[in-house]
Amino acid sequence: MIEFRGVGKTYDDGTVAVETFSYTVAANSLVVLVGSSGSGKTTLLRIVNRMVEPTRGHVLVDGRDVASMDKVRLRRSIGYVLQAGGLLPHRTVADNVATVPVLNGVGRRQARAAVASLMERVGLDPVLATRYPAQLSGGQQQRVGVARALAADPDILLMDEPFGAVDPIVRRELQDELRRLQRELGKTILLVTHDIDEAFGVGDEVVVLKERGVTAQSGTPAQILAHPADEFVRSFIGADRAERRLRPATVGGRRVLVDDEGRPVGVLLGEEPVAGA
Ligand SMILES: Nc1ncnc2c1ncn2[C@@H]1O[C@H](COP(=O)(O)OP(=O)(O)OP(=O)(O)O)[C@@H](O)[C@H]1O
Repeated sequence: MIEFRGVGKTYDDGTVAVETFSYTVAANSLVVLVGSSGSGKTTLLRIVNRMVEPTRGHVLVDGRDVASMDKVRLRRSIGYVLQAGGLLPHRTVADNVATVPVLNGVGRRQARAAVASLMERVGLDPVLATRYPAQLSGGQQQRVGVARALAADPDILLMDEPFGAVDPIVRRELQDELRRLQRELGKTILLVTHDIDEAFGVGDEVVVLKERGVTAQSGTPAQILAHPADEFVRSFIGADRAERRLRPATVGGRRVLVDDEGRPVGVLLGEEPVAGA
C-alpha cells in the first residue's frame, strides 16, 4: 500500500510541480496517474522512491514513512520502469535484468539462473539474454525493463510512461500483459501516463490530474466514465466520444462495460457501474 498524505513539491527554482496530493494506492491494485504534460505525474512517482524529496507532506509505504527509510535500500526494494526500459546500453539483457539482485547481494550465479524464468514471465525468449539493448525492438526493451524491475521481487512497481516509446499495436500487447502479470503476481503498481485510453485500459483505479498535481477526479474507469466530475474531466476523457462507444457485454460470465475494441472498462451490476469494478 502506498499512501500520499498532503504531498507537495516546489523545486529549488520555485516551480510548484505539486501543490498538494493525497491518495491511497491499495495493496495489489494497479493505479494510474493520468494528466497532461507538466501536471506533476513523474514528480509524484519519484517521491515514492525518494528520487525526489517532497517539500510538504509524507508518503507511507505499508504504513512506514519513506522519509525514515534508507534511500538506497528503499529504491532497490521498489521496482521502477521507465520509458524504453531505461536499460544500461553496454550491459547484456541478462546483466540488465540481474542488476538489482546482484546489488542486493544475491550471488551472481543465482541471479543469472533467475534471469531465464523472469524473461519467460514477461514474454521474452531467453535466447535474447546475451544481446545488448540496441539489438532489441522497442517492445522487447520494454519487456526487459519490466523483467529487471521484477527481478528483486518487489511488492511495488512504479512505471513512468512505460509504453510511450512503442507503436500502438505493441503498446496494446504490453498493456494486456501488464494486466496479466498484475493478476498473476499481485503487485501494487503505480503507473503514470498522459494517455487516457491507456489509463482506462489498465487501471483498477485512475487519478486524473490537473496542473500542479491537483486531483480532478479519482475512481474506477467505469465511475469516471459514467460520471465525469467536471468539464475538465469530461474534456480530458473525451466523454462524449467515450459514452457513445461504450456498450454492455458479457465477458467470462460477468456483465461488463466494454469499449469499441471489446476492452472491459468496468463491471456492471444491473446497468450501473459498480464501485471497485
Ligand atoms: N528538477 C526540476 N526543477 C525544476 N522544475 C522541475 C524539475 N523537474 C520537473 N520540474 C517541473 O515540474 C513540473 C511537473 O513536472 P513532472 O515531470 O512531474 O510532470 P509530468 O506530468 O510528469 O510531465 P510529463 O508528462 O511531461 O513528463 C513541470 O512544470 C516541470 O517543468
